[in-house]
Amino acid sequence: MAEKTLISWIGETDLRAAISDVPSDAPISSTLANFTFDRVILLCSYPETRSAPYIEWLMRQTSHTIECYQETLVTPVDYESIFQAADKHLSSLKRSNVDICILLSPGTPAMQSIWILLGKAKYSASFYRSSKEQGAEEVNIPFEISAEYTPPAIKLNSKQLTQLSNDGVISSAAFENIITQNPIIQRLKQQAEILAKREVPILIQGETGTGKELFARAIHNASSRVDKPFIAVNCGAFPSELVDSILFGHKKGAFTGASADRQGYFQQANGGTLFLDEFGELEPNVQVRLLRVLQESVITPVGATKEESVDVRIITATHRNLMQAIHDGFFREDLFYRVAVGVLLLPPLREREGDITLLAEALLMDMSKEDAALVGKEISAKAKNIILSQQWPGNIRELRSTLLRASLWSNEDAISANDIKQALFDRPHNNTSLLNRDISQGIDIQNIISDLVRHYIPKALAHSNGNKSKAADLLGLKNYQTLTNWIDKYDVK
Ligand SMILES: Nc1ncnc2c1ncn2[C@@H]1O[C@H](COP(=O)(O)OP(=O)(O)OP(=O)(O)O)[C@@H](O)[C@H]1O
Repeated sequence: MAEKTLISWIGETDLRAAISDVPSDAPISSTLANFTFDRVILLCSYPETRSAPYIEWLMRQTSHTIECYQETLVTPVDYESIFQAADKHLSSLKRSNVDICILLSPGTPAMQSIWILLGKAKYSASFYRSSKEQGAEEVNIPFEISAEYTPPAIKLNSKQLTQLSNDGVISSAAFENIITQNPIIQRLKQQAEILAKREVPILIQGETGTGKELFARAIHNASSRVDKPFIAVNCGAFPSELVDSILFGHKKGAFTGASADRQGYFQQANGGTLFLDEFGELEPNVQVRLLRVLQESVITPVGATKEESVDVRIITATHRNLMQAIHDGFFREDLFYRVAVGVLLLPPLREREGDITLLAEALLMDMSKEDAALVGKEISAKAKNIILSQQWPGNIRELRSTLLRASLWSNEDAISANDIKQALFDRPHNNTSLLNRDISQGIDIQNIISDLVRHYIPKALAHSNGNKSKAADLLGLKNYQTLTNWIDKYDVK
């Protein structure tokens, strides 16, 4: 088992505990009394004249060996210098391959924010906190930290956040606009960058609006084909009788209405990249023709007698599970293996721990470039919590349009919880959405219960023509008084 190392700032309460000699009140001493660590590292921004007697006192309270480092900060709330100091120590711990345990409680809120951001985004640390009321405890902090928990965190803009969480592995500017602090997406960006340099076909799978085209463009821009065209095509939108002409072009007179030679997407993308979105929707006969193009790099325009060579890199994308489509007989296995060499599976937004609020801020900032009314607009902490509680089946596109709608009614500096609520479309609930929520993102069980109650009580009342006793009976409630209580409690309309 790796060694457990606790790291913490020394806070005012700790220093005072030493003077008044009440160890249980102070976060560091009470954490050391309740948990065992192999190493304890304390960072101190107070003068040594204060820290030295404290360390002496602390050593008397515990059998742990304490290492203390003086860190000079511009101020105890200056993100930049706190970040530098914290990152320096955490990266050296990471090199020595220990389990990093961060004690959050001591220090300023800015220090806590940096701990959480670095501990979650970069160093996979576990977190501890200690308070007079609760004592010392290990805490599980979901990445989507409720904004109230660390108020200063919301002051960090998305660029700073991304900077914090990026390990600097991505070198190509082409990937800069894929905003994320989620380890899975970061890894996918790294893989995409590797694929960009190779000439292999790529298949990107993900729900709608998860960024498939964004990735495809970034790969093209990071590849040696960057100066040649990137052509994006939606295969789901082809009228089946025109597919050949659309993809491979046609000669004048090839069919009624073909009044001139016309290039298809393959010719237009020659030398560059052809992005075939909704690839899983292609008809089987088109799949056969595509397979041939991919195998032989030649196309035959409709009405032509000669083949033409094309040099096109293919990136395909689909929301479908193609293995299932192959199994069900809708998709050719040979074509699948042709295109699925480099495979990127993009997770939906609801599974991208850490990305939702980051993206919301970035999208708002982006929209403000086109809409002066949005300049400087922020998202309130409560609004962020509502955003976090949603499923976002339409992914980033849906998040963007909801923010835009919310901002229309917002006349404050920050978009409020109410603005967001009004902008959200009521989605019909079904059992799946009620029972299949992603618990790792945190759920609001009260809300789920309220939704159920507000859904069924009006139905029961309608069914019993407003007779509350009958409605209560239908709902399995004791009597009409219980029903009345529920109606009040859950504000049933
Ligand atoms: N990580 C991200 N950072 C910033 N913007 C993103 C990110 N992912 C997606 N977007 C934005 O979300 C929108 C939808 O992305 P994109 O069109 O790439 O999704 P898609 O998966 O190709 O969707 P579809 O399958 O519906 O075509 C775009 O405006 C894109 O710029």
